[in-house]
Formats: sequence, C-alpha cells, structure tokens
Amino acid sequence: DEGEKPNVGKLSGEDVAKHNSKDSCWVIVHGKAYDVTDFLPEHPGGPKIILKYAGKDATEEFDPIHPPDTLDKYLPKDKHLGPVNMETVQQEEKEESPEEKERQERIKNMPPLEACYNLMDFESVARYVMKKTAWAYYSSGADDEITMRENHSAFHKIWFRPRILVDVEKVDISTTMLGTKCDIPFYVTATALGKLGHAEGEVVLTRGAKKHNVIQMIPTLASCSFDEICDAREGDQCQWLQLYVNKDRAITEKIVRHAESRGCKGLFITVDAPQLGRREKDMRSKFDDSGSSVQSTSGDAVDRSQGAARAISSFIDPSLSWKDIPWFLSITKMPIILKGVQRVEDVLKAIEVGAHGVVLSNHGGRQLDTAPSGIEVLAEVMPVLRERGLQDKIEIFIDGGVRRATDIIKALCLGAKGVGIGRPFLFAMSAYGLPGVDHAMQLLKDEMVMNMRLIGAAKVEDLTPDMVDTRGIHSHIVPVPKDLLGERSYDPLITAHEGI
Ligand SMILES: Cc1cc2c(cc1C)[n+](S(=O)(=O)[O-])c1c(=O)[nH]c(=O)nc-1n2C[C@H](O)[C@H](O)[C@H](O)COP(=O)(O)O
Repeated sequence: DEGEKPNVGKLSGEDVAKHNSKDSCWVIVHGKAYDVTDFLPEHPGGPKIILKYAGKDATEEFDPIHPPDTLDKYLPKDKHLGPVNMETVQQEEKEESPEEKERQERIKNMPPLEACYNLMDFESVARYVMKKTAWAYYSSGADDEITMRENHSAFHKIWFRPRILVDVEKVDISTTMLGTKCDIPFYVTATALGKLGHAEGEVVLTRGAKKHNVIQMIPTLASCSFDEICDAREGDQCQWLQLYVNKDRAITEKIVRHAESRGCKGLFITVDAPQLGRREKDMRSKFDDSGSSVQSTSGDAVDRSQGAARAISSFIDPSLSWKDIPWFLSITKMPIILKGVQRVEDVLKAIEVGAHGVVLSNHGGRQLDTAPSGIEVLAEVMPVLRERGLQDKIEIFIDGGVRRATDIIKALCLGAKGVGIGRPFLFAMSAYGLPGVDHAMQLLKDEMVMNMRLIGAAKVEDLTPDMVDTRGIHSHIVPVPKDLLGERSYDPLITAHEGI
C-alpha cells in the first residue's frame, strides 16, 4: 500500500477508497486527494471525524470549519496526492435524516424577510431554520449563560433622561472609529465559523458592511480565508483584524504583518480567552452530529471536551500577558485595541502600555460566566477616566447583547466610541443571506434616527452622560440559571434526537 504511487493524471475514487483506515487514510477535499494518515493524531477535532470520511469525499464537512487554504498551509506537500476523477467517486447517498427533512420543511415555511421588525426576530427565525450544530455554536454562551443573558438585560437597567424642544429635524448618526468615518456607531464584530450558518461565510458580512458603510472585524477563526475576506472588500471599505495570539509568535507576527499589508486599519487582540469557555449547547450538538470525541474518554493528549470552538483553538496562547504588548507595538503601525477588557484597572493599564483602545466585552457571554456586561463596565470606567482627564486618551468600545439602537445610544451617552454587534448579523445571514444582513443594518439605522430624535440629540456628539440614569446598573437580580431560550431544545434528559 505505502509503496503504491497514485497513477499519473487523476486518481480514481477506487484508488482513494482503498485508504480508508487509520493505517492509511486518504480524504478528498475540493476534488483533490490528501494523505492525512500522519495528521490524524494531531487533528484538533480528533481523529474520529476524519476517519468518518476516510477514503471518501470530505468537502462538505471540511468547508464550514476550515478556511480553504488550510491544507496548503498546514499539510506537508508530499501528502498532497493530486486531482481525483470525481466521476469515479462513490458519492454517499445522502439519505436525508428525518431531522433534515423537517428542517427543509421549516425553511419552505419560514417567514418572509419583511416579517423581521427588529434584530431579535432574526434570532427566532434562525433558530427555526438553522442546522442544530450551527445554531448551537452561534447561540451558546458559557456555563449557565447568565452573562450572555445579562449582556442584553443590563441595557434595561439604564433609563433615558431625554431632552425636549431640541431641533432634531436633521439627525446625523455617523461617527468615526479609529479615524475611519462610518455611517452608524456600530461595527460587525469578530465571530468565528461563518460558514456554519451560510455557505459563503464571512464575505456575506463584508458585503453587508460595505452597503452600510460600517466596519467589519475579521475573525482569526473565520471559515473564509483572511485573503478571501480582504478581497471581498470594495473601494476604501474598512476592516479590522481580530487576533487570537498563537503560542508560536512567528506565526502571529506573520499574520499581523500580512493584515497590515492587506490594509487592515486596526488590530484587536482578544485578551479574554486564554482558553475558550465551556459552551454546553455546542458540546451537546457536536456530540450528536459529527461524532467527534467531544467528551473524549480515551485519554487523548488534546482536550476535546468542547464542540467546534475548542477543537479549532488549541493554538491560542494562555501565557499572553501585559509584557507582550510592547512587542505588538513594535511589529505594526496599526492601532492596537485590547478586546475583552472587563475592569477599570485594566483600562488604566492598557493606557499605560500604549494601547490605542479597548473593547469592554465578555466575548458575548461565551467565556467567564457571571462576568459583568460591557455596558456595566463602561458605566464604571468612564467616570474614573474623566476624573483623571483620560477619557479621550484611547477609544473605548463595548460589545455584548446590543440588539436595539437605544442600546447603542446608551453606550454612546456613557462615552463609548461605538459598539460591536455579533450574533444578530450571524442569524440574519444564516436565515436570509445578504438581504438579511442588509435589512438588519437598515433596521438599526432607522431605529437610530428615530431614537436620537426622541432623546433630543441631532448628532452623536450631543449624546452625554446626563442623558442616562445608570443607578440601577449594578443590581444583578439573576433568576435561577434557567435557559429559557434553549429550554425546549436542550433538556439534558432528552437525547439529542428528541426535543425540537
Ligand atoms: C457569537 C459569537 C461570538 C464570538 C465568536 C463566535 C460566535 C459564534 N468567536 S469564538 O468562536 O471564538 O467564541 C469569537 C472569536 O473567534 N474571537 C473573538 O474575539 N470573539 C469571538 N466572539 C465574541 C464576539 O466578538 C463578541 O464579543 C460577541 O459576539 C458580542 O456579543 P453579541 O453576540 O451578543 O453581539
């Protein structure tokens, strides 16, 4: 077997099918065969999921999780076995599972896009039509998801003090972030694995961001390759890079320099994920769908007690610390923002080490559960910065649970430059594609103009701290950690196949 050289020209499906075990494992991706035998033990997602496709075409399973250039980048050239004559490949009779049949039915009966009046509507539709694994990955938060729910409910603890009789005939909702002018003070934040929700992945968000002149933050763990997302940019459209720092700093340096050379206008270093949080919805659905050893009991070296997220994030460096920031400042001219700062002491430290900004964020409630919401930290931080005359020293962003323009306005009143929005655009994309993203962004713009008028502000500079009452922000009355959203779908006593 080992001596067998693939014949000249195209391999046949039969040639590949012979290599269908852990002793000799070939897979087909995008019409080419690869010998992944030696790679099996190193695969972050575990050997099982690859062996499920040993000797077969693995393209469909491969695409949502891996950028297209993954094999070129990480599989040694001598394992690239060349093109396969796909006519000779036995395509799996994709016997549609009863679940998939039901899902297709739901897609046929899904509400029209016009039925979505706010960002939460997209979430309801997405849950109804998305694949369970994709929904689980996007919607999950860590542990009891208390922080994930607090992120949005925190905004309801802030009340407006609207001004009246202000001339608001003309309202300008535009702003600048890191020197870039944008139509409305939000950006599309970095969320991994865009192709779980839509076959084209993150480039759909790029197109939506272009249409509405908002900034897109490109995730390190995107399904699309970094260059694909940059290439999807049009004209002077602005993109930032979100960086998970690799244990191998040479790889990190290469990524940062390449991002700068591709015109990225900001480097957002994620500092709240030395290890990815425990997202149980993701774990449950992974266990059922892809058979990956989610709760690996085989004592493998790599901890695979997580769904897709942890499987693809074993490279992240938990030793990252303040002493690394000067190095980042030395390798790039891009403004450096720390994403995932959660207390005022660290904002002051970020200013000290020369960072250009921070995102007050808890990663959408996907990391440390019962960490405070970004808006609550903002309410703590800004008075301290003002006291020290530091409020204009760096740009402060928040993200997490932003679902209404009034949430954006509250953040700006308190002193944020802008806000990041994640899940709503993922759900809009997953349910309706680009039209969904476009509609979601337009809804926010319409809400923003209306609410600026109602609060008595003609432009974002008019939004000041005296326009909000934050006295209730620190009251954390947390109901028993009951997952109201997923109750129907993730009851641990119901096996994955029952329920929805
Ligand atoms: C929803 C979501 C968020 C992720 C995300 C993936 C999803 C599906 N992923 S994760 O797989 O590692 O957790 C990232 C990521 O790649 N890098 C990152 O910095 N933040 C990541 N975040 C956090 C994101 O950047 C925002 O902090 C968060 O989404 C804001 O909350 P909302 O979703 O409520 O707007």
